Amino acid sequence: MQEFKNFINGEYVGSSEDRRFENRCPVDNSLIGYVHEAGQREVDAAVKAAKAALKGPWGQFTQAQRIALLNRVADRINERFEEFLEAECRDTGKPRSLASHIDIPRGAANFKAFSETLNNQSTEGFRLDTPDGRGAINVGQRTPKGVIAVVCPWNLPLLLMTWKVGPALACGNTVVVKPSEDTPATTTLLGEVMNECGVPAGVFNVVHGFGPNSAGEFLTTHPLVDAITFTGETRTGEIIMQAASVGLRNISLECGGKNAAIVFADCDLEKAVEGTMRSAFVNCGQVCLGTERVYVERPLFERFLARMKEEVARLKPGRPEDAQANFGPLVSHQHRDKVLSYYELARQEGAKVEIGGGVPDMGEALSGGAWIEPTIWTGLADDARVVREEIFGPCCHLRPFDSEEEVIALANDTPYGLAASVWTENGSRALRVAEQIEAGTVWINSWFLRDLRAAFGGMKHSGIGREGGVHGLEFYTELKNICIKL
Ligand SMILES: NC(=O)c1ccc[n+]([C@@H]2O[C@H](COP(=O)([O-])OP(=O)(O)OC[C@H]3O[C@@H](n4cnc5c(N)ncnc54)[C@H](O)[C@@H]3O)[C@@H](O)[C@H]2O)c1
Ligand SMILES: O=C/C=C/C=C(\O)C(=O)O
Repeated sequence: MQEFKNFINGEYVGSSEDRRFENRCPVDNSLIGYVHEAGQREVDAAVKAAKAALKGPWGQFTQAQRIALLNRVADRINERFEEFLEAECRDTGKPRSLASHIDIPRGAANFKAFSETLNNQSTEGFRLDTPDGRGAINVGQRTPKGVIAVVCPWNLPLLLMTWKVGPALACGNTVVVKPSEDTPATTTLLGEVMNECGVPAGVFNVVHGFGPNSAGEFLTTHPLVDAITFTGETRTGEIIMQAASVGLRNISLECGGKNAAIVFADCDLEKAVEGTMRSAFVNCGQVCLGTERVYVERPLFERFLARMKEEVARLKPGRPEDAQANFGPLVSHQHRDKVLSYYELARQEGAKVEIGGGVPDMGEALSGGAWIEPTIWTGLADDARVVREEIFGPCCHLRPFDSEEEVIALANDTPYGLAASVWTENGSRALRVAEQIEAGTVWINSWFLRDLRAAFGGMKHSGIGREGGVHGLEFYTELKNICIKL
């Protein structure tokens, strides 16, 4: 039975209050092990270790030395690829075929993605004319922000954690990570890799627990935390933003979405079906960038719906190690109850269930898992809660539209603004529509094609700030101006 302990100042630490909670596999509800909940004592120790590490050897590392060390961390994750893969799939239930192509490779790559940016990014400089004619030179200097609190969700545990830890450490900060209570394994394992690679103690710390009145709240309210980066639900982001306001700590918030796919009649039908299938059902629909609203130009609507139903019927649920499986369970029974409540709400709101809508019979061995049927609805009103609220499951609503103006208004009629996809072979229309969509990322004839240098983040209720490329620099460093009188 595994023990998931906190990782503080380079050592694994059990909970002093002996507050352990179960970690169960959503495939069959089997017990994976016990997670050691960090109390205020453990969180305080982790933050103070991170603070102290800034003044230790880590504070003397040059940028080149930090980058070399983080590249080593990435390489070590890849050397221990199978362990990370096994841990992630046990925690989440996702197919190995998915985690081996997305979660683990990106979990490592995120430590390298930022190196090029840091090496090639100049800081500003200005020459100022002065009355005495001798002038002055202004030089920008970037310094680490300090101790960064990193609060993560359960859907892509390793990827979304290192997407923050990578640039944070590359910029010379130290971190205290609070992984989701549902998925502690890969973040815990990363502590071993940090030690193996010689990352100084206190640079990378992990505290386990929940949100309110637990590690999440203790961490985000700790006065020695200099900035907070959070990925999770919008309502949680609002709470964390309030915590960050005490002491004016900067925040980076990557929150919820209710993303639209816009399918024009002139699209490449099979490309649009393949991309929309992935965006709606990959990771059992538990992707913030995923599609839950599909708008199809009327002449194509019936054909597109028929093709989507065919492909949904082909999805193969099964254990992560089942090479034929391409569809896993939801992350927990608690989350499945939430998604099933929307399946029931859809019926009450008058949806036609085109396919799915319930719980599959997975047989005796898997009957304890958080399995759910991939589902397509049609016929709902635009103001239906199922069309407006984030469900975060394997489900989407298809609706026909008749004009470009109409579909842009429909797509933007949401409090969220995270992502969208546009499918058409008419390039100028694709760009024209993309420019009008209120979302941080718009894909044209693609989905989840990620350039790690590009700005990444949400508008409106989907978040604050941008991560990726130079945008991470703004959050993970302080920019100082030094004025030199000549
Ligand atoms: N925009 C993005 O990039 C992105 C990526 C992945 C997931 N998400 C969003 O995350 C959500 C699903 O993840 P989730 O259910 O883990 O989200 P969540 O908000 O319930 O939890 C996220 C993390 O916050 C912690 N937390 C909860 N309450 C807290 C509090 N009061 N103070 C401090 N920490 C607290 C949790 O323990 C967890 O570690 C969805 O809404 C999804 O859209 C967004
Ligand atoms: O569920 C949300 C997925 C977010 C993905 C990223 O943050 C990324 O690809 O960097």
